[in-house]
Amino acid sequence: MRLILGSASPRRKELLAQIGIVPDLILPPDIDEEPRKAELPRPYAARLAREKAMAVEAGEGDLVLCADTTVALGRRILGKPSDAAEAAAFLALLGGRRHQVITAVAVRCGARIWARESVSAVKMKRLSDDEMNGYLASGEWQGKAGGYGIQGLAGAFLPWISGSYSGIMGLPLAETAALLASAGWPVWRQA
Ligand SMILES: Cc1cn([C@H]2C[C@H](O)[C@@H](COP(=O)(O)OP(=O)(O)OP(=O)(O)O)O2)c(=O)[nH]c1=O
Repeated sequence: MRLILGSASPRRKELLAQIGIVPDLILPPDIDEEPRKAELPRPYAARLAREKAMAVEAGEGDLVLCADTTVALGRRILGKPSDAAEAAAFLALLGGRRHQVITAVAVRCGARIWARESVSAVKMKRLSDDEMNGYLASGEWQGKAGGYGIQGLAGAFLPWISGSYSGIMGLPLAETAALLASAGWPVWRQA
């Protein structure tokens, strides 16, 4: 049995390594991440994680692990900003409020799928001009849902979270370990 991490995200590989899991193969999925009309954030994240898991080619008996992280402001989905202006707009929306970060995880073996979502609440301070400009100049907003990464400079903007730190970063480790174990992966035997 091989474990395939279906992800281009370096965070997901690092987080898996944190719990002693090294995938046999990394194959980034290529799917359309456009939300459907009126789609809500949690079902959207869950759908994307499953679609990613279906999109990654695997042999019989292989496990495919995929995830999707979505930042939600109420019913609104904030994806990965396409440029610095969009990142600035997202950070302005998030500042001074609480938002949710949903990471859906899907593990597939053949036609069977095991899936779970982790939902966290995050409070971001309202950013001053210096903070906003400094953060945008760092480039850390690139490739991150909502335009920030808790694990980097943006940690300075987040006084409070409730939920899963690893989930906010992109792969909730407790849920992921449980899903892999359900799917038959020897999570602890290899530790
Ligand atoms: C909110 C937040 C998101 N992120 C990242 C995690 C994800 O990589 C990214 C959300 O995009 P995703 O679409 O979930 O993942 P991805 O495109 O990076 O990789 P792949 O689909 O190939 O697995 O945002 C952080 O690193 N820190 C954070 O605090």
